[in-house]
Amino acid sequence: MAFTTMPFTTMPSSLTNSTSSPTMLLPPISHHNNHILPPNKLIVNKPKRKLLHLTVANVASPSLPMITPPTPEEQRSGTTAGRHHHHHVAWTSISQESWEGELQVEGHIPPWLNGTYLRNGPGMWHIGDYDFRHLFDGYATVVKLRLQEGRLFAGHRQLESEAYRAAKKNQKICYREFSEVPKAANFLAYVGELASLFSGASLTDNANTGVVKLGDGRVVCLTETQKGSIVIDPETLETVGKFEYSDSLGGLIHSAHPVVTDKEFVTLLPDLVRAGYLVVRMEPGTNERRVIGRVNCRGGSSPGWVHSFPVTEHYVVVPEMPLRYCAQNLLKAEPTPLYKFEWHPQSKAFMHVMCKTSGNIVASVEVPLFVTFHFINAYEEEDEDGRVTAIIADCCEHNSDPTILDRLRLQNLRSFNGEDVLPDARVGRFRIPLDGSPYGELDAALDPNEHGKGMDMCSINPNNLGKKYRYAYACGAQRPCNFPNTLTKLDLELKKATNWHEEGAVPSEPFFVARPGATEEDDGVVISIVSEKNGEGYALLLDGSTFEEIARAKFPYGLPYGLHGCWVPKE
Ligand SMILES: CC1=C[C@H](O/C=C(C)\C=C\C2=C(C)CCCC2(C)C)OC1=O
Ligand SMILES: CC(/C=C/C=O)=C\C=C\O
Ligand SMILES: [Fe+2]
Repeated sequence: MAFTTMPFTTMPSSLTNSTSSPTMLLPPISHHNNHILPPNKLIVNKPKRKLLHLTVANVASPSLPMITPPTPEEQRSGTTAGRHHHHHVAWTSISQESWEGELQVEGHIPPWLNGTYLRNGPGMWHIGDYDFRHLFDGYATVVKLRLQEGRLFAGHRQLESEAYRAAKKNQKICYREFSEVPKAANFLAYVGELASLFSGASLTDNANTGVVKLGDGRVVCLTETQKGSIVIDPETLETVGKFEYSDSLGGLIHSAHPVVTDKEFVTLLPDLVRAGYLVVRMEPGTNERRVIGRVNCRGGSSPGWVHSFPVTEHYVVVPEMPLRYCAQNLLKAEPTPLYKFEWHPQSKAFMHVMCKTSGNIVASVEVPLFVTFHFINAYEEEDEDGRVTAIIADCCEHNSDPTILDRLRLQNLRSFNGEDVLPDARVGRFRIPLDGSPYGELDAALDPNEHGKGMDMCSINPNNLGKKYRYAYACGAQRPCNFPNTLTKLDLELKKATNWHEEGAVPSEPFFVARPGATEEDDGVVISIVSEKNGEGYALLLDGSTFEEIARAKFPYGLPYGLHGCWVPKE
């Protein structure tokens, strides 16, 4: 079995010789990891120099490093962009390249929970003195929580993408990020950059969105660009190399959320030239995606954004959102209010259903306008004779208002003043009939007041993927707020939610891990990482059934917000 992983051969000089460069992105601090040792033997990854702008002096356990707080002068001057500590730690760049060590656990980690939770996200939002503008622009920070016989070993590390390495070396953005574009030196350079946009050469490989474990064990960080598929070592978090797709399907972008199981990796490749989507599948142990089928867009000359999509046992559901990729916006040097997208309500919204085995489209219906990043799950609705009558697909739906994208600008996130500015969202439930009728339905699956009319960053019990299910976990809202700030367990049968909230805290995606051998859908734990108002942060474990806290463990310092994770069980 030949894995195609191109190793990054050269280490950037700023990493290999971290004290020599006066124009370093980061203070020249440790980049090496400690081996994990029992707490009494823990070697501390002690910064060689004082960390700038870290206010946290408390530590997770007496054996962990005391992090030196900033001097009053450092606090006052805040000379280094992105690391001022007057905004919430969730939206503050990570302060060091890497750290690892054991965390002291308050509470009880179930003995069956053996494995590693990995979480990816854009944790570094500045380069030199330049501050990025959007949450999604940040360079990827991967966090791990290794749970082992009731103990918790944690760590984080910057992903060594080409984009991150080039930015550090040149002290400027060198690739096109979600909203940031490298500044062309002159007109000729601008023309050259346009050309490289079409070849994909100027697009980022900053894989800051999610992390998945393939059926063959490889762990891959992902984002919207295909070249941003990067293999990491799940134990050390080191960057192993690019995941090179060995097929010749081409294209530059894909869904940031493939559907990954032990048996397959299914994703969508939007076709920006002949508006449509290729539905593709890759088997474990290969790097080759094979086409299942193609969907042509019905509503516009450009495909709708497919950040994610759902599957059922037999079908792939292809959403065609009226928030469409926009070639002109792709070319612009300055971000537009909808970034690389455009809102085309007149182009309508559609849901297409493709048979996984034949590639045939079995339904294509017009649905009410919608805006979603994340589908939660989908399943086949059956009548009493067991015939499939419809597809039910659930998503975190932003009340068909695309302005949520702009709400995620860092300036907005960092300037919470008590005003309730988070746009309302709900669990949008699509019903896609399979009887040939032209329209599908979209309604709230439960009263959005149950979860404070905030809704995103969802997970389910993976054993229920594509099947009828009852529970979902997500972030909801306790208002007033400017960002989802609760963890919520949704009972889609009773149409009730149970909410967890701590004042001022920003919790990341509640990730469900099923107890091996469980028969109840909610028998397991929910993992989240919480960034606190006071700059601190902790890993949190809730009981999947009662939704009560079972354990928490403080990090030595608060971590920035993160996006999506995966579970790597211990072999
Ligand atoms: C999270 C998160 C990250 C993210 O997007 C990151 C990039 C680099 C996206 C780039 C693009 C599009 C969104 C649209 C089309 C072109 C392209 C520039 C590749 O999105 C997220 O949600
Ligand atoms: C954080 C988020 C979307 C993330 C995409 O991957 C949305 C929050 C909205 O309320
Ligand atoms: Fe996402």
